[in-house]
Amino acid sequence: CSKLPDYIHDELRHFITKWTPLVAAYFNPYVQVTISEQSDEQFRRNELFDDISAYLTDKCAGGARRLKAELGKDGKLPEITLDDDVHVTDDHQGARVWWYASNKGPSYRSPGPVVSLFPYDTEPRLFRAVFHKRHRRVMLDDYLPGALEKGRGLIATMARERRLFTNHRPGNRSTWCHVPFEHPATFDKLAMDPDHKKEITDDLEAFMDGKQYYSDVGKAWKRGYLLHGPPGTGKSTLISAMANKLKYDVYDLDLTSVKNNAELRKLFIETKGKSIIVIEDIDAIEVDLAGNRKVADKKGAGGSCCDPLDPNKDDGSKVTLSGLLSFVDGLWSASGGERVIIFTTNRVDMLDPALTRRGRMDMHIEMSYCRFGAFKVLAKNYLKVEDHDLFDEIRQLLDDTDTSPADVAHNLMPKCKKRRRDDSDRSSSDVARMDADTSLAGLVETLKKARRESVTAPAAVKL
Ligand SMILES: Nc1ncnc2c1ncn2[C@@H]1O[C@H](COP(=O)(O)OP(=O)(O)OP(=O)(O)O)[C@@H](O)[C@H]1O
Repeated sequence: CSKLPDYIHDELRHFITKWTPLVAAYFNPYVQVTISEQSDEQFRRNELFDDISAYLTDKCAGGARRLKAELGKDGKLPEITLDDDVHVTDDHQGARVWWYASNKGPSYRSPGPVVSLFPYDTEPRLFRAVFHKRHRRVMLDDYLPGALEKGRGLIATMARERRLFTNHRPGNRSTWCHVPFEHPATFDKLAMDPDHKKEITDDLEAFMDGKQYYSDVGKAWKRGYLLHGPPGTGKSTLISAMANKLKYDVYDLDLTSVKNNAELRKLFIETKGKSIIVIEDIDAIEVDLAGNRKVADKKGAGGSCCDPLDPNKDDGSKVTLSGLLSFVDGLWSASGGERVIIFTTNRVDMLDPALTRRGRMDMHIEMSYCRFGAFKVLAKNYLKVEDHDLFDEIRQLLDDTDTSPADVAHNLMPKCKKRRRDDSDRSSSDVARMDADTSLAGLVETLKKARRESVTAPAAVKL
């Protein structure tokens, strides 16, 4: 062999390099199907990954040697799923399939005939099915679609724990992390004008049932709400009530830790459907049409040195108004569907008109100071009282002062009172009535004080 001329060596090496994998593939009797967590479309999470995960956990967890336990939805019973890097087997019509769950992307591609639904080299987690090639048809046409469908059904029927996401930057990469969403706010408990409340709930219901309508009129299935009003008027509480009504996840987007438009787009695309995306205190960030942004005076004049919105940085390192708008109603906004986008602000007049114009934010909701209708809801929530001798006086005082529902609620909270000795002889309803009397009398005093002070300082007075 060493006597062969160099050019024959080269030819031989070329031949071996080219044909060995193909020959190996030809003789490899197994087929692999890879389902990665990351879809082939950039950024988008692959929903098949969740489907197959649910299916395998349900079907095969009993036979797996390594399982993972996480706290369940009720906070008590653990939720058991397959651990990463684990093998399980499944049988279908006499054919066997070996499933492999991995938390790392494949370091090399098998030379075998790989059918990869989502062929990524660097996906973080994947499931891989391996089966004999003589079962190829039954596996691809029958087993896999059936397994995915069962998994999807399982996810749908599981009482899905809803989540509250927020974005953060571990290292140089912006990503979402989450905790269970457990805010108990509901529309029943929300103190606001009943007609106004009904308008909002009707709008949400129309949105929920509007899939066909949105498709018929050629609009993306999403809705934008701008919540504005003074501090403590219930903007955050309303968002929680909306999330509970819609049964959606909430993504609380902190714009100040988003580096640029590309990162904003990535975060947006990583959100799932049936979600509310919230940007709170949008007025705290000044946005102008030229794309220059800085943190407004409210958060420190001119922004800090590590502010990712620093206007001195070049365009590639900023979130611009146009970036924000494409997130709200541009081409990108349509991806995923069934999304609600909410901006909140205490100073609607400070916002760029491009951001607030009708059509962009479908509904502007003003959260206002506490008037008598809203007060009655709070009195019922906090004191279980629907009528009282002091109500007329309170109605008048609420009309005369600009008091936020948060301040009224604070006055209605049970104070840490030392029970009198003779309380033990009274029924619980008598004690509750006395507590209500005390709280309402305290509220009257506080409102009177606020009215006196408002004469000298006409602006809203904090109690
Ligand atoms: N309309 C309301 N109905 C019921 N509770 C309310 C209402 N407004 C305020 N509260 C009570 O006051 C607290 C503060 O309200 P919330 O955080 O929702 O106000 P906000 O308008 O979002 O305030 P900020 O603008 O300062 O963020 C809530 O925890 C809630 O208990």
